[in-house]
Amino acid sequence: MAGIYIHIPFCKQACHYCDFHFSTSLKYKDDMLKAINREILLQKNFLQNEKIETIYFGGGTPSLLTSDEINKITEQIQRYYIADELVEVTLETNPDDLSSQKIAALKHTPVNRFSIGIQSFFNEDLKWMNRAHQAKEAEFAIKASQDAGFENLTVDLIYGYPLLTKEKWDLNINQVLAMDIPHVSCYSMTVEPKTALASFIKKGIDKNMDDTKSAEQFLHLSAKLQENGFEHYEISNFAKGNKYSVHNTNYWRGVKYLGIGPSAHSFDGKDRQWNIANNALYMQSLGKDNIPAEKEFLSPKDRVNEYIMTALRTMWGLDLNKINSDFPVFKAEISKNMNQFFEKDWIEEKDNHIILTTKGKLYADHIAAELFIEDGF
Ligand SMILES: C[S@@+](CC[C@H](N)C(=O)[O-])C[C@H]1O[C@@H](n2cnc3c(N)ncnc32)[C@H](O)[C@@H]1O
Ligand SMILES: C[S@@+](CC[C@H](N)C(=O)[O-])C[C@H]1O[C@@H](n2cnc3c(N)ncnc32)[C@H](O)[C@@H]1O
Ligand code: SF4
Repeated sequence: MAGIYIHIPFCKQACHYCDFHFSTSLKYKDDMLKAINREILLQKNFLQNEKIETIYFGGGTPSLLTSDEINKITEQIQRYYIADELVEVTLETNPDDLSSQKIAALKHTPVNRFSIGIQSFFNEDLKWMNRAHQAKEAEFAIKASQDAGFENLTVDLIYGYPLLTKEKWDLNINQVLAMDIPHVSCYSMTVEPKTALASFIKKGIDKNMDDTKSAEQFLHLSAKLQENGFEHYEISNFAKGNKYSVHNTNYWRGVKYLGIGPSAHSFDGKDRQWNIANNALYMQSLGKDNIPAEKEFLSPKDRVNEYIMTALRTMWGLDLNKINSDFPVFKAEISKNMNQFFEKDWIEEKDNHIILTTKGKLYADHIAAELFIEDGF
């Protein structure tokens, strides 16, 4: 079993907070797609004939692709990989791209799940973020997708930014609940260096994020979605009726995946690989049949730390049997470091799994960092 991630490195305009890899110049879209299709061929041995279960088109803005361009990519995957029984094919979409015609055309592709970047249902917030869409387009995109039979939807929302009051956050959550969406990803706004948002804060044009407010909004979100039948199955992800993201859940379980496109990363079950985050250099290199990637060798310490970080964030938690069998030398050290968090009531043990309590979810990164095995252990 394995997954393929395709990174589409273009956006119509740059959102002020975003530091993912993308360019706002679409001049090279055709050349980029050529390079992406070439990389799919060149990497055909990376997943060692594992059956492909999921494809995830992320970005950037993959909804800038036409349905023909998407079909060309999936056909290329099916030509060189075992990918005739795809379980989940996700397309990240921006609401302003989802016209009725576009949605109808996407029905003729293998895409069976949309991830719609809503962020907020308030125009003033969208404007502050420099999003290219308006709230009305977001509502239309959700309804029109559902009407066309794309009921396997997920939406992204952001909280914890200065304009977002408690009341507005509650209304955003209500809107999602009213629209019968089975999966939601919610991210606390982070200020990334070199973004427009970071420079506005530095110049005093914008206020910095308020951690206390962000924590309150997170707790409200978690409680309200759970009251309404969602499972809080990963720190940033909620699902109803078992509609977990198969692709992302596989990442967290350590399943192999291949990332295609500039900035995409891959995991072959042992080591990690990162493609260069530069469109021109990526295309140039593939023009010469070279994959512009850097390999990162993962030591047993790196692997156990990664497992701690990802597993702790999920509702299935850290499997102590797995630590015992896969990383026996680290078991005692990890258990010793856990004690302080049992005392604080931030973690609990259920069936030999360590799970974060609601309070613990606020400190997930801190807890993971304290459990990490240090250099030289
Ligand atoms: C990288 S975008 C790609 C998908 C699509 N272009 C979109 O905007 O929805 C995926 C998600 O990352 C999240 N994101 C990006 N930068 C962020 C930041 N600094 N803080 C919080 N969330 C962020 C947004 O919620 C966004 O929906
Ligand atoms: C922030 S998450 C949003 C998840 C989504 N809402 C869902 O549940 O389907 C997705 C983003 O992570 C990044 N991403 C995911 N897998 C990646 C990979 N293998 N290589 C590079 N970036 C990746 C992409 O920028 C993508 O837009
Ligand atoms: S949030 Fe999405 S649309 Fe905005 S710049 Fe980032 S990738 Fe592009």
